[in-house]
Amino acid sequence: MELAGLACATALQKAFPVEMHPRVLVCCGPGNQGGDGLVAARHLGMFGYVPTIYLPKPGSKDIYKRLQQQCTNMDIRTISSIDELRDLLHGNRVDVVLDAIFGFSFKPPVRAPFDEALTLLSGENVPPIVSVDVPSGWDVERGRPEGALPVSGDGNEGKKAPALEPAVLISLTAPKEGVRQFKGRHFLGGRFVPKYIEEKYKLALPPYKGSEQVVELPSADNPVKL
Ligand SMILES: NC(=O)C1=CN([C@@H]2O[C@H](COP(=O)(O)OP(=O)(O)OC[C@H]3O[C@@H](n4cnc5c(N)ncnc54)[C@H](OP(=O)(O)O)[C@@H]3O)[C@@H](O)[C@H]2O)[C@H](O)CC1
Repeated sequence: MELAGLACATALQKAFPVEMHPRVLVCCGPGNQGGDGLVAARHLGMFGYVPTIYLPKPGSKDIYKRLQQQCTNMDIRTISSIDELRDLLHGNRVDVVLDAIFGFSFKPPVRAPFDEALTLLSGENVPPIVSVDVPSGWDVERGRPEGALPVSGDGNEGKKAPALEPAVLISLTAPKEGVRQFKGRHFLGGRFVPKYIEEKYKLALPPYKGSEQVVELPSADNPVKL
């Protein structure tokens, strides 16, 4: 989680330098990806960004609480309500969003409070989004859903929530099948895969330069040479 979170922060920094995008909203889900987001928020604070964490449903694991405490110790502001999220986004008080809500364990229908969060983050005038591993609402194998996602819970029959459309994606360990359709700037991070695992699963990962924590993958937006 520490290296994954550092990779997320590094990819965001490369795509949205702090000089132009100092105020970063880090949206954290209740799973490991949310933990990556908490780690990333801490590193982004160290990089000079002003992070705010949106954490509507803290993870239950002990590691999650320790990561939250580390952010509190750094005086990183945490919000938890949809009204606070709406005020931030509609008040133009955010320059870039890190989407660490759902990764490869997302399974629809969307449960509250994430339905409203996905809707707000898909609205007009939302700053650019950097998604971690799998854009929130996409399926790890099948990718972008056809149309908006169903919302679960009493009284939500017929209600929908959109999957996110990020400008940038940071894949961890290896790009997942479901992100083949992603066309924006695409980074790979999570430099923690031992060679034998790479060979065993024929991952064919690109080399990282020097002590870099991420490598940018060729994309339509940025046909980088590996
Ligand atoms: N090797 C790697 O690729 C690594 C990836 N990492 C990151 O971890 C995530 C996977 O973490 P995981 O905890 O398995 O799952 P997620 O973080 O994607 O989400 C799980 C939580 O989300 C909740 N959930 C799932 N579906 C819904 C829904 N439809 N509505 C609301 N909430 C949903 C679910 O909550 P429960 O209440 O069901 O518990 C889960 O808690 C991976 O993608 C990477 O980002 C590792 O950190 C590093 C290695």
